[in-house]
Amino acid sequence: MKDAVCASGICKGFNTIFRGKKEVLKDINLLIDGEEIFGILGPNGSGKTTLLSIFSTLIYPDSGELTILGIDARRNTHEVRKLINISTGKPNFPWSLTVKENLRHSGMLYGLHGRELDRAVDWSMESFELYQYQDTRFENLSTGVKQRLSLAKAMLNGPKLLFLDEPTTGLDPQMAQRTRALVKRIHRDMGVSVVMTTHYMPEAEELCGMIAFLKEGRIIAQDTPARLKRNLKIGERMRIRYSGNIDCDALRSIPGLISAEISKGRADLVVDKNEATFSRVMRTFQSAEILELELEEPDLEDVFIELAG
Ligand SMILES: Nc1ncnc2c1ncn2[C@@H]1O[C@H](COP(=O)(O)OP(=O)(O)OP(=O)(O)O)[C@@H](O)[C@H]1O
Repeated sequence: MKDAVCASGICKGFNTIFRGKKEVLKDINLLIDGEEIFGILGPNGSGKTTLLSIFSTLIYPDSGELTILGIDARRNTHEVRKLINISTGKPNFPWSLTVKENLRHSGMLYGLHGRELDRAVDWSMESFELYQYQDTRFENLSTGVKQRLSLAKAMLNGPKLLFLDEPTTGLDPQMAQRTRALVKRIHRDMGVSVVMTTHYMPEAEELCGMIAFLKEGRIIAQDTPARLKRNLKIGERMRIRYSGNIDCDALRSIPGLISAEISKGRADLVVDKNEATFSRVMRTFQSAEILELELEEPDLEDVFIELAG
């Protein structure tokens, strides 16, 4: 199977009125095989949307090579566009057209006609629970339904690769969860490769098999969520409430202790997830009485703060 995205040395800058050229993407190298959902994470303004716009051929990079599904995206843009689509979390459709009219309109732009167009529109309304809204104008839809319409539109041309830009932006938790379930279905049941941006860690952790962190236009880390947690030494949190005295120096010098905040009766520790470290920590509390012990797994939010800081 051909890789979904192969990018090397991608750079992009925008001309600004007062500050000259602003470099937004700097030497981006990425290989995305498309087997698992791939997440591009980063703080606001880090370049996620610009990168996705380049991958989906909406804008050209200033330099670098880009192959999408084995096709040179800079030379054969038209061929690439037949195989991909993009959906954004802030969808914009002709506001006075109904859901059905919008889907038919988009379908026609993708070159569908007659029965083929009818079938594609019916299938997308069925798959994305849009039938009950088919005669509702875009301007009267809720944010969640607009998002579903955007996903439905993006599936009309039967893409092999789908780019999603912040697909759950502005949705309440329940609606966001429904949208994530749809994204999983698109990937798993409809066999579409998915590359998505998000700045919401739990979303990346739930959906993505691989994550690239973008900061100020550069990829600063790329790995599976599990390995990112392990390799970045983001440790387990131990919160201990105790009475009595402990040897604080001995506690602070334990190898594997990443950080320690110790005050009277309370120790907040971050430790390597490692048996030896745990038992050494517990031994320093032998002379005291442990009143409460709380353990908390690190999550990607910690990784993100560490990298984005
Ligand atoms: N057409 C443009 N002209 C000038 N600057 C631009 C243009 N598009 C994007 N930028 C700038 O490039 C930088 C990256 O923007 P981009 O939208 O790609 O970031 P992002 O990570 O998607 O941010 P967000 O999460 O806020 O959407 C920002 O500083 C933005 O102001």
